[in-house]
Amino acid sequence: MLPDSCADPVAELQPIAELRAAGAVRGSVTALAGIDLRIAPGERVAVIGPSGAGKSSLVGLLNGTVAATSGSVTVLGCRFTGAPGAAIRRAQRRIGTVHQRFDLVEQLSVVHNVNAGRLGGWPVWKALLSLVAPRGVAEARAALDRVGIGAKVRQRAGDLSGGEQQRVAIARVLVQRPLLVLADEPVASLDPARGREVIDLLLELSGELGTTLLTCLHDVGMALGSFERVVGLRAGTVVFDRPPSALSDGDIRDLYAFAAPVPHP
Ligand SMILES: Nc1ncnc2c1ncn2[C@@H]1O[C@H](COP(=O)(O)OP(=O)(O)OP(=O)(O)O)[C@@H](O)[C@H]1O
Repeated sequence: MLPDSCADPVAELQPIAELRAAGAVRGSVTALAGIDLRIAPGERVAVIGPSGAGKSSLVGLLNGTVAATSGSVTVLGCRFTGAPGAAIRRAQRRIGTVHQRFDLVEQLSVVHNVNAGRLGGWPVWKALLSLVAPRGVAEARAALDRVGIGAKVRQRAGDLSGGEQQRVAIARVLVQRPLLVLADEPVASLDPARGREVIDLLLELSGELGTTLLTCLHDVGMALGSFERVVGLRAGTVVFDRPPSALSDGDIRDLYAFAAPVPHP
């Protein structure tokens, strides 16, 4: 059971994340409702579902950028619901998020972009100094080596290919030394071969570092073929949460059958 406190996060927390009857109303839409989800350390979970099902909102609940409007969200031992901002930020330092559009500052060098992953843990003077003379170059280079683009450390991020930019984004997460990695459609902007490589890399890193991984995917084949647990979201609710071997073609068909967004009462 998670402690209801926001002490420094530790890897062996059981579970890493727990949502209880969690909901999120965004604008006039109920993006998520009554979500119950427990994620254990080291698990690799794929989240699938049609557009608008609430996948990104779920990632937002888990990294603390979307506030639950009902129920509770506890991640890395911090109950986000009602926790002070400083406590949430402490947990967020160990939660790495990879986005579809990479979110790099294209005008800055690769090393600056990777270092952005550590800004939350650095004092302001170090972060500012790093804009002039990059700090932590060795660690950034090691992370870039690990994702296969160590030679690009001084290059302008905007000059890299899409696949390379996503690797920079993953390196940025690595220097955070994350306990939980969230990837929101990380391959949606890439061709199928580059997308496959990025998913393989995320899975490899999670195995190597023992990091928990939750990835939202539009590619159902990739989710069923590579992850040991698949959560199906539809109209803001969990429709199934099972290993791929326990999912039928009918389950997948039903998940993607037309669903209108749920208006907020
Ligand atoms: N910032 C926001 N303001 C208002 N409504 C929002 C906001 N973000 C998401 N929504 C709505 O919440 C619902 C769930 O959106 P969400 O982006 O979580 O779904 P998704 O499954 O990630 O979709 P996609 O696969 O298209 O990215 C949608 O109806 C969306 O329009």
